[in-house]
Amino acid sequence: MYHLDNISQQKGNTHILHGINLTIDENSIFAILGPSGSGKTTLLNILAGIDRPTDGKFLNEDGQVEKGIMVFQDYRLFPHMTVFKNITFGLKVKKTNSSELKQRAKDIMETMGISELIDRYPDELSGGQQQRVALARALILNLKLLLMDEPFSSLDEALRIEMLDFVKELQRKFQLTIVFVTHYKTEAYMLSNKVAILIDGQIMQVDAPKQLESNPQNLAVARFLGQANFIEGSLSNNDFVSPVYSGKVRTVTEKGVLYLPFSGQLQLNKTEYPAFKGNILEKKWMGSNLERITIEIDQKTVYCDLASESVDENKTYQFYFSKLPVVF
Ligand SMILES: Nc1ncnc2c1ncn2[C@@H]1O[C@H](COP(=O)(O)OP(=O)(O)OP(=O)(O)O)[C@@H](O)[C@H]1O
Repeated sequence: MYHLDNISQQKGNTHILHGINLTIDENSIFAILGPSGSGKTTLLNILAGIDRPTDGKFLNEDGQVEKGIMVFQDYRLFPHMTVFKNITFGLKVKKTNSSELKQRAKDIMETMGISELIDRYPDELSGGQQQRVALARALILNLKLLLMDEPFSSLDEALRIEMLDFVKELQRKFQLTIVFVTHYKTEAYMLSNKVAILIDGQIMQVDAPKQLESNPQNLAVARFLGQANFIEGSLSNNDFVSPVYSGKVRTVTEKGVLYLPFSGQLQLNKTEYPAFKGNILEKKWMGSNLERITIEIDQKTVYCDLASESVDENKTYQFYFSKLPVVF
């Protein structure tokens, strides 16, 4: 296990990170997910030893200070060096003998599927190929902890999916611990089964993706994850009053904002529950078998994802809440 022990970072008068505590399992992929400017790169730079924290430590299981090797968003290959020279640069610095260096380069290039690119320069490579070279350059050093800063953000959708699968395969093959940061939640969910949410330099929640979506800890997490309606209302005891919903709620905090996710909460046509009327204003196909429905409920517009063809536009239906809603 790796431990981020109370890591804080301040630059000038700006407090960027506030006492970050995290435990990261070895041989796993751990995602740090947060909006732009939340401190993700700052944190990763500390884990890589590129930057020193104002306070706190990054420790391994034995309590020793740890640092990982970083793969950057823009790959940072040396432009004047061939793929071979880029990949073997670290071994050269370590004065590894030439036959071992060649053998390790051959092995890692085969693993990464880039053997035929050996003599090319970075500007002769596609984004995906550059990323493979950047990964090879890190993995050839036999380090166990790999840090990745927004690794897939510049790739197109198809290549991104391919690289996600490839990185998963690499993780298993080399039993790596990968910590990667992203602002793109689907990427975090697809790659990792444990995700930490970083907002304004603070870890707000650490959970499995499904838990995050169904049980965000606070309004900041819920708003960042998106895909939900947020409806103002007022609370007295456990009764909530708002245009869309009035009644019992699960209260997490007392600000009085109803959290109504687009999926899983509003259900159609079950008359055994207390129901309310909604007028379908619009529906948009979302891919797969889903439509995003715009509903008017008591003069308030809300969105809801339903199976395709469940409702028609300009008609009124009965809805109900499938579970007690959360109010933040
Ligand atoms: N040297 C610095 N001095 C002052 N403020 C800084 C410094 N470096 C970063 N910051 C600020 O710290 C905050 C976090 O920056 P950081 O780059 O870590 O965020 P991020 O989550 O990686 O953002 P992005 O996803 O946009 O890359 C930002 O508001 C940034 O302006």
